[in-house]
Amino acid sequence: MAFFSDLFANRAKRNQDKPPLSLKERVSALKNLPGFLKLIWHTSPGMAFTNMMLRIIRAAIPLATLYIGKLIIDEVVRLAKTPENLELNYLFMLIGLEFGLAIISDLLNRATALLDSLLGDLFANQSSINLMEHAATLDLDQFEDAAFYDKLERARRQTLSRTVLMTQVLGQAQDIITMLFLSVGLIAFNPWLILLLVVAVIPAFLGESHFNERSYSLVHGWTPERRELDYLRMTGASDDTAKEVKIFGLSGFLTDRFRQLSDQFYLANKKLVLKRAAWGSLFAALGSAGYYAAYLYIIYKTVTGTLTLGDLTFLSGSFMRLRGLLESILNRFSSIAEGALYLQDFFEFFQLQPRIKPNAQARTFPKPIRQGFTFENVGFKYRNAEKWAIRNLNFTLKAGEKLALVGENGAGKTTLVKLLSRLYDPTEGRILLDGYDLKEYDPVELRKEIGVIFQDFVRFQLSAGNNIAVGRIEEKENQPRIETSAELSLADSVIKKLPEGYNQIIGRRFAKGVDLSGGEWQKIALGRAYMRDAQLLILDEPTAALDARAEHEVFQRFAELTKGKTAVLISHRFSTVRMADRILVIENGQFVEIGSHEELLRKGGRYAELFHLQAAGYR
Ligand SMILES: Nc1ncnc2c1ncn2[C@@H]1O[C@H](COP(=O)(O)OP(=O)(O)OP(=O)(O)O)[C@@H](O)[C@H]1O
Repeated sequence: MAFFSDLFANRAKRNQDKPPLSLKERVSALKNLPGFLKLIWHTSPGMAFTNMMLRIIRAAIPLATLYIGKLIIDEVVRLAKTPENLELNYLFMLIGLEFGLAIISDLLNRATALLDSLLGDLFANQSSINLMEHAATLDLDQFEDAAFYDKLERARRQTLSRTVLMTQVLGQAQDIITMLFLSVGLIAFNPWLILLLVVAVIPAFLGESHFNERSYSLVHGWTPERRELDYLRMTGASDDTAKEVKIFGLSGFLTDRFRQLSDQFYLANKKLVLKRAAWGSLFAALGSAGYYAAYLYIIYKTVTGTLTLGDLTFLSGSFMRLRGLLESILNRFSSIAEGALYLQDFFEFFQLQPRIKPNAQARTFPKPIRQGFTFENVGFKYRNAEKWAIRNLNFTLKAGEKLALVGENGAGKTTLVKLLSRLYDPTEGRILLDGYDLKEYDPVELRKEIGVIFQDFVRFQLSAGNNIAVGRIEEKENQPRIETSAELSLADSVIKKLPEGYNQIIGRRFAKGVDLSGGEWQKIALGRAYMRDAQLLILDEPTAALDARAEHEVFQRFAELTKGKTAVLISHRFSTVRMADRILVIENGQFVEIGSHEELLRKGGRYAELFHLQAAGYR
């Protein structure tokens, strides 16, 4: 509890400390709009162009309608003065014209709303694709950074909500053009009225833009907590967690934390919206005062005979429309500026660059690998970690060799594998492949030549066949290859039992999904290793979940799987480990010893000690 209250105290302090953004900063966020409009344009040039054209036509309609209204009233007044000579054709034509405009205006509104929604959907889909594509280029350690995750989260939210911004920007352009049309009429009568209008609306605009900024700061400052809220919501109600949430009775713990966080956010937000509503009402009253001042003036001019009744309706109508337009343009301006601030998050995510990039000028990857991989004084520290995960590591993984890695939990075995596959680069030292730094090769090429089955392999909620095919996704249609891989990894016996065989969706997420046991999943994942046509095969705890018979069978086939290949095997089971040509023992990220099973046993060092410890357990 003390932890939570400290957390809240710090957060409250941080939010208060965050200075409001200046008008300049807000305006400068607008620089993101051209890039945004370009993205929309590229989504569908045809739809974007049609949308803009229709909006321009729509923008001219209010002025035309008001002017026809004026002509109608003047005509009515004229006809009322001479009832004995009623000539109604002109009046009917005017009314027909106004009716036509009303119909066209409605049609145009519907057409633009339709185009907005279609274009918005396409844009949201395209942004999601861009987001996934860009995320795929980034380094693994970027994903392990909390600040990165916040950025990703904000960008992800933007992909959907930015369609609102698109409608706002287009609506803004339309209203500005409408306003220009109307202003021409009003300026012709009295330019000061326009000034009065602007002065009346400015306080509302400043107030709105201030509160928009505060609400952006609030949401931005609360990103980690909102992420936690999402996490809690998911953990409290998802198929993956339901089992342990029930067994350990965690529901109360999770909902308490959720309640605490969501209440805090609710209160902070409530304070802001209340303030906003109070100031907003005051500013709106000022706007009305401006309008009535102008209205009085126009009425005075009409009563004194300077203006006709038609002029009165035209001008007061224009003034009223202009006031509404100006207010909504200015308000919308500040929410567009706010949207542009969010856009900043979106673009910032796309500006993130990986350190490990594809390299077109890279050294040709050796086929076959001749010497192997040499670790030269390799050290690695995880981002934000104090401790070295690996340090001073020197050894060679020879071409064609089967090397086992042995070490206690947290010794650095998986880290070593991630360095080999360049998911990370060493913090110090280097890894050579056939005498050249791994960085000189193209990482994409390198990964094509490496097949890794991680201990925490992904249980894709796809069909059983696709779950094996992910080992070499280009071959997903190659059914014979998938089936051979399944036979070799023992997955075929699992798949045969599934109602829809290779087409059966596995996992619980989708309606038709059938879940598998831990060992059955592992057989499927192992099938990926057989799918892959790689020179270096890395299996991280490949048989941990298998029963004794399955493990025995898998290892009978291991020689076949790794024939002509270099292989790294991580295992805590010595029955597995002893099959390797050599065994590398690491402890706290440091080299301890290397040698064959027999050599290390004879040596009587750390390996021998661990081996006898496990053997004793079986006696
Ligand atoms: N993403 C990460 N960020 C920070 N530290 C990490 C990360 N992954 C691992 N570590 C730390 O690095 C050290 C080595 O971890 P590693 O996963 O390589 O161990 P391991 O030998 O594979 O362990 P195990 O046998 O339990 O799988 C551990 O101290 C671990 O806490």
